[in-house]
Amino acid sequence: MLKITNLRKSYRGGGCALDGLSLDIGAGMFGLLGPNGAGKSTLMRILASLQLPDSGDISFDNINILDNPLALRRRLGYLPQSFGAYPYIGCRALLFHMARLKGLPENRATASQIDRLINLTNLEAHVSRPVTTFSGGMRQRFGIAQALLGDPSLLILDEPTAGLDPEERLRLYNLLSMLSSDRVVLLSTHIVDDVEQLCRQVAIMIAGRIVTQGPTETLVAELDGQIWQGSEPNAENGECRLLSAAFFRGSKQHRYHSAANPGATCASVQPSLQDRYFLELRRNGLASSC
Ligand SMILES: Nc1ncnc2c1ncn2[C@@H]1O[C@H](COP(=O)(O)OP(=O)(O)OP(=O)(O)O)[C@@H](O)[C@H]1O
Repeated sequence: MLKITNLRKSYRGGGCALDGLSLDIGAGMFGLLGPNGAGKSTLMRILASLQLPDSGDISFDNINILDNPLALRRRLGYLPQSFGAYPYIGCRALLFHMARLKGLPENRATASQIDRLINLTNLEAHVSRPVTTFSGGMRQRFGIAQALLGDPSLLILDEPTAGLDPEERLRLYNLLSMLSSDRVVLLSTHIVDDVEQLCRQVAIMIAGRIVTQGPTETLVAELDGQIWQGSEPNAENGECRLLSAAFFRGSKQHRYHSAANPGATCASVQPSLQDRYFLELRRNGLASSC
């Protein structure tokens, strides 16, 4: 449905944000995972037709997005990494305003759509409160509600769970998985747990390129029998890479990628998407974040 071909974007005075990126994305929830500066937000903004690439092609359901951004916008919902809101307008009134900006007719159908979205995002108790007074989680739920105006078939979410507490995160997970059944949902994040819990398909992006992609289950299963964990550090070599050294319940655990057991204190453990992500970072010359 969404086809991205050889996309390039450089910023003046900055480096290359997208370096010939190509992706094919079907219906359902697709996770785009990458470290800070990988180019995820640049890609999201280009897909949302807010920014132009230097070269490349993008089509959605055979609409060329770059030639025909208005046709896309009618079918697009976008939740940016951060967004502003008017300070004195209540949540429901702001949704009406945004519906108008999105070109929805001012009629009863739009009003009942807005009420449905308020209900879906659990904001009924706050319809008159300005969004600027919302907590982080409520704000993100409002962001999802505005993105869903017009029932878009392409939903682009840039770091939707950043800063949320575990309960709000779970609430958002449930909402997102419900929404992904009949549309393309592209979730961009550096939070591996979000992708592992929500997305059947994932791509890992580093320095403006996709370094691997496929079903989440397959990317993880490819590491079966190759992940080892131990409390003592072991020497790295060409065969053995340290993926992470992180505390778990107060004790430090080292996780390695290796074809054979890297040390006497290590045991074979189930691989996770985080292991795959850290391995791709290491393979591409980046240290893991812990
Ligand atoms: N307006 C800009 N001007 C110059 N360079 C920019 C601009 N926006 C982004 N960049 C650079 O492009 C690269 C990709 O940035 P981008 O924000 O797209 O990455 P990201 O993966 O979304 O990062 P993060 O997870 O930190 O938001 C970075 O090197 C960044 O410094």
